[in-house]
Amino acid sequence: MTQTESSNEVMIELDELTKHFPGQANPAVDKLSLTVKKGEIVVFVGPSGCGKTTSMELVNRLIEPTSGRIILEGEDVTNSDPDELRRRIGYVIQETGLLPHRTIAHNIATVPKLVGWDKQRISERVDELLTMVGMDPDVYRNRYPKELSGGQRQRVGVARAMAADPPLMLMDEPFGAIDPITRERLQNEFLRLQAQIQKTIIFVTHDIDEAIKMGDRIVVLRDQSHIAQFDTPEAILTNPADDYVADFIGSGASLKRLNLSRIRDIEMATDAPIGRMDEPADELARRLDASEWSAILLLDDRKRPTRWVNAQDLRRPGFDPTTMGLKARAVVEPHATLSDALNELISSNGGCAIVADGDGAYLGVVDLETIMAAVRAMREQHARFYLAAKNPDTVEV
Ligand SMILES: Nc1ncnc2c1ncn2[C@@H]1O[C@H](COP(=O)(O)OP(=O)(O)OP(=O)(O)O)[C@@H](O)[C@H]1O
Repeated sequence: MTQTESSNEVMIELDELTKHFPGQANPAVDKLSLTVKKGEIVVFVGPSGCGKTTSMELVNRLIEPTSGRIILEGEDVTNSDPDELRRRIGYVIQETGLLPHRTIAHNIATVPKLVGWDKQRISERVDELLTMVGMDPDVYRNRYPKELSGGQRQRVGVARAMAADPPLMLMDEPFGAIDPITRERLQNEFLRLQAQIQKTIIFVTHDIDEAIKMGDRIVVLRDQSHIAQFDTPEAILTNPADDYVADFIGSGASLKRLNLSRIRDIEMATDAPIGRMDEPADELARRLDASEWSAILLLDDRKRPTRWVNAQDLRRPGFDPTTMGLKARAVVEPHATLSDALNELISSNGGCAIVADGDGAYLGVVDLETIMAAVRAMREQHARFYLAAKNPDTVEV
């Protein structure tokens, strides 16, 4: 454990956890050690067969470790009663494992019943959870699993795992068997839900894009659950530890990185010349001339971007700001990602994306130079962080 992770911040610690299946030459999981902090989503990502599922099954003792320790909320649970342990750990798997002949309410109520909640409390909790995962209790409470879509079954799987409010949730490829569109919707719903409930979650996937999207931190695994890198998505994308991690991320690392930064977090360009629609053309021309830009952006009386006009437009006799120049497109809000901004600016006619607030009022622009500067800053920040971590005495951060 590092000095910054005090024990009350840690939800679970794995200490040299090992599983050697009988008859196998090598352990499936070999001395896996890591800590997961309270309230974070840690994603295990790695190729097929590297030991992800075995690691999850060790954590909730569906299989017994050959050696090593599991410490949950400060308590060594390596040898405690596995049934009791599983009530403290919600488990969601790809095929949700719902009981086919039981209603949705009955399925969700499994653990609360086991731990002896009364009927009233269970019924209220079932309705609360169905609502939480976006399913109307009156419609779905008494249905059977086969009467639901795959996405709905997966939502019920999540609700069931959360039923008794376990401190830790394990989610093993929970959205793996779902079509890409529903999958993205479930991911987004889940992230919104997580922002409210702040569960501690270990999430398994073999998809690096899903790992980047879902993880506060990512563990990139190689064979036998050996850790290749354990860090934030930003750090892994910006500074992969070695060729294995770089290969696993793939060639689009910088583009993926852009998905993690929002316009509001970077310095946008505020020096683009702007003018009002009702200003005289020669005044606008003077302002454009004094700038390093090839066009000036005209705003309406509510400061909303309308058109880009260049020096030629402004010199034309009978200059009409409502028709001349090019319509101002590519307007993005500050919460948009740099990837959104890049998409917009590539398809825009002015070579930049215009940033406007929720009412459409102009705030600034993002051009290629701004995005490149942001990428450079991220690289430097992570490079300095790593140097400082290695040589705390020599580098100031
Ligand atoms: N019960 C078992 N007996 C023997 N070997 C096993 C057993 N379960 C898993 N293994 C082996 O352990 C290794 C890790 O398997 P595991 O299912 O944990 O990988 P994974 O990373 O989850 O793969 P995937 O992404 O394909 O689900 C594999 O080589 C697998 O063949």
